[in-house]
Amino acid sequence: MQFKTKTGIVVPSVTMEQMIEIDRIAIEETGPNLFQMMENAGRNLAELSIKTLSKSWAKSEILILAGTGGNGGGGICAARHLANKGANVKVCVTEPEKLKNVTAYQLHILKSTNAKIISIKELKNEHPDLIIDAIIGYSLSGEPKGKSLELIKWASQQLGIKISLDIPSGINSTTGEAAIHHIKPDITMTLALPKTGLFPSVTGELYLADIGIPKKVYEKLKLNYQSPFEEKFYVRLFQESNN
Ligand SMILES: NC(=O)C1=CN([C@@H]2O[C@H](COP(=O)(O)OP(=O)(O)OC[C@H]3O[C@@H](n4cnc5c(N)ncnc54)[C@H](O)[C@@H]3O)[C@@H](O)[C@H]2O)[C@H](O)CC1
Ligand SMILES: [K+]
Repeated sequence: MQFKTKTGIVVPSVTMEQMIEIDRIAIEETGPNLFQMMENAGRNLAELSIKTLSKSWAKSEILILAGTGGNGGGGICAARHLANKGANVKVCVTEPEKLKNVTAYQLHILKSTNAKIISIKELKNEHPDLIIDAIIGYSLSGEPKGKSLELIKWASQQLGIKISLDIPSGINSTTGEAAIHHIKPDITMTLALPKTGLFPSVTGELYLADIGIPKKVYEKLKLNYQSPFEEKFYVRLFQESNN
């Protein structure tokens, strides 16, 4: 499968292992660091959320479902940007006491906004217009279980628009294999490069977000990369089968 922009730029896709290596090079050698990449991810996700809700965004109910890792951090960052603009934002975290430090810092910043942090048991009272799936990204390991599974199941029964960050939770980013319980998003915003498992059947509309990684990092992995973003910071991607 090939990933192309509207203007025909072909974007290389990567497996989870390759994405982890790109992350490592950026974090350990070239930059940007994890905080900076996550901020770019969350900012782009906030902008796409507003675009998706169009003129009713300021009155819409937006609910972010966040895991404890980098995916959750990107979702919480988007929540802060939306709350800073006066949007009606609620955040539900799987295990607030187990947040990775960069994700915990995003939650710390969120607490200075009017965003409401709700518990899993309070979800039953919620009927959001937009649900952001920031539960699990490319580090899915095995069938979703525990609190992540509870959030995935709840979201699957909701009527609101669903946007998944990076990878729909429960989908294997390399193979596209779907766990028994997984998020079926209307839209997916994947980060930096598309992952090989992001088939149209799992992503809904696919967007690629620029999180600030220099081209040299991709060249270290021998990827044939030309920036697909032009003057923008996120672009629509179209998936075309090779044959
Ligand atoms: N350069 C980039 O692409 C960047 C990506 N970012 C985001 O970070 C995630 C990867 O973050 P990581 O901390 O490695 O893990 P995840 O957040 O994907 O997942 C951990 C999260 O998921 C839960 N979980 C995993 N498997 C299961 C399971 N079987 N059952 C239940 N729960 C599960 C786990 O408990 C954690 O809560 C990437 O996708 C991007 O979104 C960075 O933000 C910036 C750079
Ligand atoms: K996700």
